Amino acid sequence: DTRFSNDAGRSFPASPKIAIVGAGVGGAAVAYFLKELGHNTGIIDLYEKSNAIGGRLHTVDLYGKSYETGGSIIHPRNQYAQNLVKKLNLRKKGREPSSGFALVKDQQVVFTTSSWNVLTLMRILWRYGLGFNHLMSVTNSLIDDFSRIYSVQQKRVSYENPYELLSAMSPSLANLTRSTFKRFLKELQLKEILIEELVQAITYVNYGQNAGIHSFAGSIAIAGADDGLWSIENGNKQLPRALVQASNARLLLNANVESVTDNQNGTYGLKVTSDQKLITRHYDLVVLANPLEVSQIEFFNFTRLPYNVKDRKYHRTVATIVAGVLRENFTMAAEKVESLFTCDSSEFYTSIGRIYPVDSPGTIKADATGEKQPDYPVYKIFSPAPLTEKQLEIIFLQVHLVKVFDWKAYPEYDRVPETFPSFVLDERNLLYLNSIEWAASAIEMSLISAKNIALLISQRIDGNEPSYLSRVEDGKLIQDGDINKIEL
Ligand SMILES: CC(C)=CCC/C(C)=C/CC/C(C)=C/CSC[C@H](N)C(=O)O
Repeated sequence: DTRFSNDAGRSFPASPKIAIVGAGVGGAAVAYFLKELGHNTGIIDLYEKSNAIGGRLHTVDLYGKSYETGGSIIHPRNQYAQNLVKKLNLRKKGREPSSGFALVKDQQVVFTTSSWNVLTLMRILWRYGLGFNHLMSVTNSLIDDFSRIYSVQQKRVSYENPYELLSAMSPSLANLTRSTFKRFLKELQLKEILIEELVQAITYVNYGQNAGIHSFAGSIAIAGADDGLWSIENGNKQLPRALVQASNARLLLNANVESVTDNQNGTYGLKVTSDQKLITRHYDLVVLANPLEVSQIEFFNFTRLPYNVKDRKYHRTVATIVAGVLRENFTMAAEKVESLFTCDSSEFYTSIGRIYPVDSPGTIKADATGEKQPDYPVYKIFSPAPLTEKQLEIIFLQVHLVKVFDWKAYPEYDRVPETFPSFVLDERNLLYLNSIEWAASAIEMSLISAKNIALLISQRIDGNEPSYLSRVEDGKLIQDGDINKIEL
């Protein structure tokens, strides 16, 4: 097999040395899926520059209780997350008290849910017509298409580009990355007011951006407002932790990969700083499981630069976690709503929402010393920039504790039509997990990408030619397969 031979003519080893850079959910899942696919041999080094597993799945402690600060929700139809939680003996977090929301436009509350579901439904119908129901049912049938990926991957089919992977779900789903969500919604004949208020509040809270994002990311954001969303007991970061533990990977924390060099002999050299020492290690295959736009890894000696990050940006979202007392005009006490969303880009916040500890729903009880603390509710405020003291004062009557997380959280989805970096950056063995994020960033998207990367590696180890259902050649999508015809 020459396809996976290197320039020096050496074929890909049966027990390769593999480096995975980034111990977020994606990197951890690559190591896990490799073992699940039966590749127990070789060395897998998992590099993480911080001191913990999890990446953008992260919690913060306030008065001895932990709160989710990064990726916080999973959809009930996300099959990988559902199955992994079962296999790894993790638990779903118990349901929180159901809480409604109010929507703010031009500093006025224009819509509130009610504790009576019927009343909420009537308010939606009154202001937005039947469009929201229609949008949710369209979203559900998009999820039907999306779910085809599970049987495709079960049959060990892999893809070199996210567009090809989306096309295997359905060509129309892939096409959603080629037009704006606004246009898609207009074609569904949704009312302008529904798009500008409710839909835009949802795209803001999930991706910090307006309905000008591409329709695939927009649809995923809408799925992120569905019923039955869930999270993992003790924090979503339990998933990458358990994945690493169940894998064969050797975890290297506080190890910052500074550069990757093409050794021109079929291997790659990684320069890593660890304990203030610079070391170089060599691998047959490298998986980059960190957004390159954020990690700023350098590349040397490649015939062509693997990926130009200059024209792409990650969106800044600041999560401010506050234990305190809201001012009356932010409480909406009459309606018992606990979240406030805005559809205005001019507002200094995008959402203010009551949050509960990751262990069990409830209020703050005691700090680490066991001392009883006052039961201050805890809120998460998302904003495009750090909040000033004055802005906090606008929202809160009393502020007891504040913790701030400044994330480069997800890509800017305003590049329409979107183009995708390849999963195979150098046409050889330098693989990139986060290219999927340019379709949409969500826990399940990382798991699907991780499975695809593990399948690409598996193919190299087994010396098989790639099996396609769809591929892009000269910018054109070629559909040339039927999943049912592919044999194991
Ligand atoms: C094709 C469609 C509409 C859905 C596919 C299923 C899927 C991947 C659903 C995920 C929905 C979801 C949990 C969205 C959250 S967006 C990012 C968010 N802010 C987060 O906390 O991760």
